[in-house]
Amino acid sequence: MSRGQTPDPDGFDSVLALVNDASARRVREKPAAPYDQEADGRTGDVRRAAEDPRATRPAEPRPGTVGGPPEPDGGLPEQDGAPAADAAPSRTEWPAEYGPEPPGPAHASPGGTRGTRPRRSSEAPGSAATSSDDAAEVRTPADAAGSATARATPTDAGAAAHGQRGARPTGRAATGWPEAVRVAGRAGQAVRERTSGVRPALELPLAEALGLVLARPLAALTDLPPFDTSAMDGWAVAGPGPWRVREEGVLAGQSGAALADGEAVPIATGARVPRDVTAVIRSEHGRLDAHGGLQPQREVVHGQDIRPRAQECRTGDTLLPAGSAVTPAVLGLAAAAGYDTLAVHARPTVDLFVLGDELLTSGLPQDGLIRDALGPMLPHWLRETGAEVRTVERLGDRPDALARALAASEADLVVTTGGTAAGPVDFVHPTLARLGAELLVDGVAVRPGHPMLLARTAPGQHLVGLPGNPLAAVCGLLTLAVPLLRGLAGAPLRERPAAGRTPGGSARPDVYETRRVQLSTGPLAATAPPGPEATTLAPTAVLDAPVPGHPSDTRLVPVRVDAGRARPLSFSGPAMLRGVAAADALVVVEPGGAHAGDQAELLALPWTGGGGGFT
Ligand SMILES: Nc1nc2c(c(=O)[nH]1)N[C@H]1C(S)=C(S)[C@@H](COP(=O)(O)OP(=O)(O)OC[C@H]3O[C@@H](n4cnc5c(N)ncnc54)[C@H](O)[C@@H]3O)O[C@H]1N2
Ligand code: MOO
Repeated sequence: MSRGQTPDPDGFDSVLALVNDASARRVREKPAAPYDQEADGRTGDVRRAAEDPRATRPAEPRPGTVGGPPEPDGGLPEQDGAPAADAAPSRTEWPAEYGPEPPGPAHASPGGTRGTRPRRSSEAPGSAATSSDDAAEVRTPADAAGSATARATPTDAGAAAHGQRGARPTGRAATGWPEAVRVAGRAGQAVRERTSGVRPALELPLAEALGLVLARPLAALTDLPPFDTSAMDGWAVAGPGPWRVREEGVLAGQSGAALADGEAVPIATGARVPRDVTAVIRSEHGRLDAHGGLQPQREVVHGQDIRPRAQECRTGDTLLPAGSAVTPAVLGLAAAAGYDTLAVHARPTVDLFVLGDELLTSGLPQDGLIRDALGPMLPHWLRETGAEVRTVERLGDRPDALARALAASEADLVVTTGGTAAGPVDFVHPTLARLGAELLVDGVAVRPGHPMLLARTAPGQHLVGLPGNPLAAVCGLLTLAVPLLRGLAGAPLRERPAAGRTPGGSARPDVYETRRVQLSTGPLAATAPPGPEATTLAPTAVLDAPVPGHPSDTRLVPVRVDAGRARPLSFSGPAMLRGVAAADALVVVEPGGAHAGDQAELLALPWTGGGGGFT
């Protein structure tokens, strides 16, 4: 059998057909309900009873939980002081393991607002989401698309330190979420390209290359299999039977002499098939007669149970493109293909500075102090993403300490937590200004996490400022730090679906249709089949429930993913980690919201094995 005779050796085409078929039968459910107020910790909407006669008052919900009132610092433009408990949706069955139920189809408003366009300040006061904050925060896609850089001036930063609500230190519009992801990824790529001369690829023994990124394509150093191989234990036969059986068998690692027609030789799985063998007969499919002759028990097909040389690859074939993550499977493949060492990019280095005087490192929260949730979380998350975390320091609220730490850092990436907003001790902007850093992204149109920032602090060095609210920090990590690290590490940047918003801004399911192929290899499969270029497709899943959108900003919502379906989780407010701790991914909800049944992009978490990191 020659290479390529098997039409669909791994069943990929047939699985794809099944997936397409299932997808075609997908039942479209009700659209998302309006995004009226952000109830911190809810994934769904809060509507006023007057707008939705089905709304009922829940039994004493806690603030920040499903059905509870929004926290006062939800940070969203729609807050208008309306008591959110009035707007709580009615209840349906919900698995207890998910915590309180996020609104599903039953809670959708009659009309739905999929495609809600950003509201403008000129719209009637008193409409569902108009407030002075709203007007201040509404941004058009054109505004938000800007990736212009700005030098952080002391004056700009001073404005931030004086804390006008919603004011951006530079007076610039927030960068749109997709653009922010791109800017961060390209910033990392640019550093790697510029420094490739001074930081050449490492040539490491296989075991030391695990978790790094291939600097060169993995080209086969041998045919695989390197010779015709028996796929089964049994007899190698030549010509038609019955056959005279030679006494001396062939084991794996041995070579037997050529067979003449009518001869057979016992053979083991993996043994090199002697010359002129026409088939292998499995031991259970043949019988030795009284004279030592071999009788077939069923029809023998030419070439059966022989793995022909180069069935998997020929010498020189590209097995994986540069930029692929070195996983345990890649180590196995590289070894099989003849490699002792691999050319890989070094891990990007990270220094992490945790800001905030209110943070305790042990014990129970007390006297207004809280536990630091980011120090214990981020170093491991960054490592799982592929970075080498060199320093983790808690700097309190001491601007000088931050300035000194930044000046001393030699890491590729500095990550700070907290201090990005406009409070009295939010000094990240002023410190960057003091150091003459260049702001590449200064606020992102995403919820949670909008004060996040990306700056170039020195040639070849960047800083990602994560907001202090823990889920906002996670969103900043996934929006800015992970793409930057991917770029630095030489991993391919994620590709999003090319185009496609409804006029109101909501994701169109048809835009994602080309991504259905990904479901064929699992709900979180992220890496495209190997080709000449490494590409990483954004994984997607079908939403189980509508997710109300922010009028102008992207939302990132923790979800559980099962069999390609994403179920939004409760407790997904900016200050909460309860949702994300139970999640497989964050779902990207375009401005305007998403329907149940929509195919939506996922940001996988590194430990789900779905492409959150470089893998
Ligand atoms: N006037 C305005 N205030 C705020 C705005 C705004 O636009 N105007 N945005 C809000 C949003 S949205 C966010 S998010 C936060 C971001 O604040 P900072 O990055 O300055 O962070 P902090 O003020 O330092 O902390 C916010 C919050 O998070 C807690 N925190 C901080 N670090 C940790 C940690 N390591 N572990 C656990 N919790 C942490 C901190 O105690 C605060 O409760 O700003 C809003 N305000
Ligand atoms: O509330 Mo803030 O959106 O960034 O977490």
